[in-house]
Amino acid sequence: MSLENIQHIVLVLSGKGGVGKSSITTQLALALSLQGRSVGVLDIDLTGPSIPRFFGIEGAKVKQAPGGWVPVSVHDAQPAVPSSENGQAPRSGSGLGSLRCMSLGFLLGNRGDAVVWRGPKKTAMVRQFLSDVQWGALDYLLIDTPPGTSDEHISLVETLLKQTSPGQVAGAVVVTTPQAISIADVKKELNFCKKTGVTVLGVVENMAGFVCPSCAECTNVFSKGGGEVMATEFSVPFLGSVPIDPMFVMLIEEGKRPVYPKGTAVNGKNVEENGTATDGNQEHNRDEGLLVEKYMSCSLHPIFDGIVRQLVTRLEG
Ligand SMILES: Nc1ncnc2c1ncn2[C@@H]1O[C@H](COP(=O)(O)OP(=O)(O)OP(=O)(O)O)[C@@H](O)[C@H]1O
Ligand code: SF4
Repeated sequence: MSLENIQHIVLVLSGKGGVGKSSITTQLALALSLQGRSVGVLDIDLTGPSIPRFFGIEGAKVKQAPGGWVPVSVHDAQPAVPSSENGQAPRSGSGLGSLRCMSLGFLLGNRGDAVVWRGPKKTAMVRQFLSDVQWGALDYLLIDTPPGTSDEHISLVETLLKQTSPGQVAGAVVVTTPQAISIADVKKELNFCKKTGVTVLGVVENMAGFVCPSCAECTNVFSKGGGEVMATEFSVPFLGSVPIDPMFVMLIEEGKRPVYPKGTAVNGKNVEENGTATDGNQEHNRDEGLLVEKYMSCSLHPIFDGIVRQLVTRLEG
């Protein structure tokens, strides 16, 4: 069975579309990979599969093997790199874990192909995605779900629980934004988890403030802290607050290294004339290198790293 060698399956949920669920999924996957874990991302947001674009692998072809679909590799596992060898900050002691992805997006002709399937066809496709992807051994599988709490979601959770051993589905990370409407929708999502018996691993509040591209000052545009208040109300962990960062949009939408203003220090590297971060003797080209290295140069990286550390501590003890 395709899920049997996966240690921890984590659902990423949101009550409402557009709150950044897919972006958070990709960043959590990169952060887990940087902490040496082998990671799979399953994108079953059939109405708008955006994960391949966020990983910069849109257009990749999925291969069929005798046992099912072979997921697309974002990057392979790599051993730890001491900082003296490449001039960069050392990766975690355990190196870089492999990162694979499967998405309906790979099976669609082009980005604009809307998926207008109705209930039974969608449910059948989700079942196939859960049973027919040859993930191999993984530490984590993150599942990016469609927004909401419809019958489709109940059917998804039921199918998942049927196909896995007890405890394999670790729980759900619930993404919200500070606006009242999104928080109200997330309350529904928390009740949905209670009803379906899925543990809530925690709440992430996205787009809580705005990081100025000129001075990196973060201004709380909306009332910050709603996600934390809600998490306390429901007695679930609050995992962290992620501001809106225009650099992040560039990174995630174009897969490009963010350009920082001259004089800023980004992860200990100085930003020079052309806006790219350098380590003093080696310039990192904007489009070169692993996605994970681009990710590390984004100001939001420490936040996702912190969220993942909390999850890992909880799930791995
Ligand atoms: N913290 C952030 N800072 C800046 N931009 C962000 C942030 N989070 C998300 N975005 C941007 O917001 C847009 C919507 O994000 P995303 O697609 O992740 O939302 P979603 O909840 O998965 O939406 P849907 O449910 O429709 O799939 C994307 O363009 C993404 O780049
Ligand atoms: S945050 Fe700083 S740089 Fe940005 S607009 Fe305000 S004062 Fe100017």
